[in-house]
Amino acid sequence: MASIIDGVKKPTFDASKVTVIYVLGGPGAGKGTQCGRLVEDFGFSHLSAGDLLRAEQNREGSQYGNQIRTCIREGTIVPQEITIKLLEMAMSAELKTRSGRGWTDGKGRFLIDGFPRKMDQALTFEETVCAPSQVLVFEADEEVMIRRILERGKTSGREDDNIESLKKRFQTDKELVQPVIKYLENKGKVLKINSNQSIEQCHKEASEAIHKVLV
Ligand SMILES: Nc1ncnc2c1ncn2[C@@H]1O[C@H](COP(=O)(O)OP(=O)(O)OP(=O)(O)O)[C@@H](O)[C@H]1O
Ligand SMILES: O=c1ccn([C@@H]2O[C@H](COP(=O)(O)O)[C@@H](O)[C@H]2O)c(=O)[nH]1
Repeated sequence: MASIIDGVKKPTFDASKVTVIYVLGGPGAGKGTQCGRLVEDFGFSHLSAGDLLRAEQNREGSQYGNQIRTCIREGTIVPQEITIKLLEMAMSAELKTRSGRGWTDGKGRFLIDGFPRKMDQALTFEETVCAPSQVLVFEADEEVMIRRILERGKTSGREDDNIESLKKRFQTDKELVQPVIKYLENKGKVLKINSNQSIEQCHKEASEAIHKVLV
């Protein structure tokens, strides 16, 4: 059976026709929550790398299902080829089906949530897809993130919303994600937002930053 990472090596869309904003932050920092709000404000397409991986994990016939499941449970990073291909496919599909609706400047607007989480992903996406226009990083204290994730875990059904997985996710964040944030910071693209604050306050700060990029 053909694999999702076979075939097309380059995206099927023109990178100059898209605006990409990365949304980063530890587990439970509030990335998904804030992306939901920004979708309402600016008509973004919200692509969560974690959601795309969970969908691929559950897709019948996926040859990556077990590998993805193990990585998610262990808080490790799925090989970049899989995640980037899923993102490219989702972007292409969105560009075809939306064909500009809600994108006032005619460019596809994407919030890419929870990606890149490792340097190889950051470099490959930049080379083969496009560079981000802006990077929002939501920062919360570990105890705040633990409280939020354990609360979410009561109903989320996520295999990694438990304290054992969470400790591993924090470790991955320190070892792999923080160097990516440093790299993006050196490019002057990072805005850090204190996400110990209320959802409203985080949204206000994120929204102001996005305004500057889109106007
Ligand atoms: N600023 C906030 N104040 C209080 N609760 C929040 C805040 N932001 C998010 N939450 C809650 O915390 C939980 C985790 O938020 P969310 O799913 O947005 O985090 P995330 O960063 O996307 O996490 P993950 O990477 O694990 O998917 C949710 O139940 C959400 O309602
Ligand atoms: O680029 C990525 C993004 C995510 N993962 C894996 O998915 C889980 C869950 O991600 P959330 O953003 O919290 O939904 C993450 O811990 C990784 O195991 C990945 O491998 N690569």
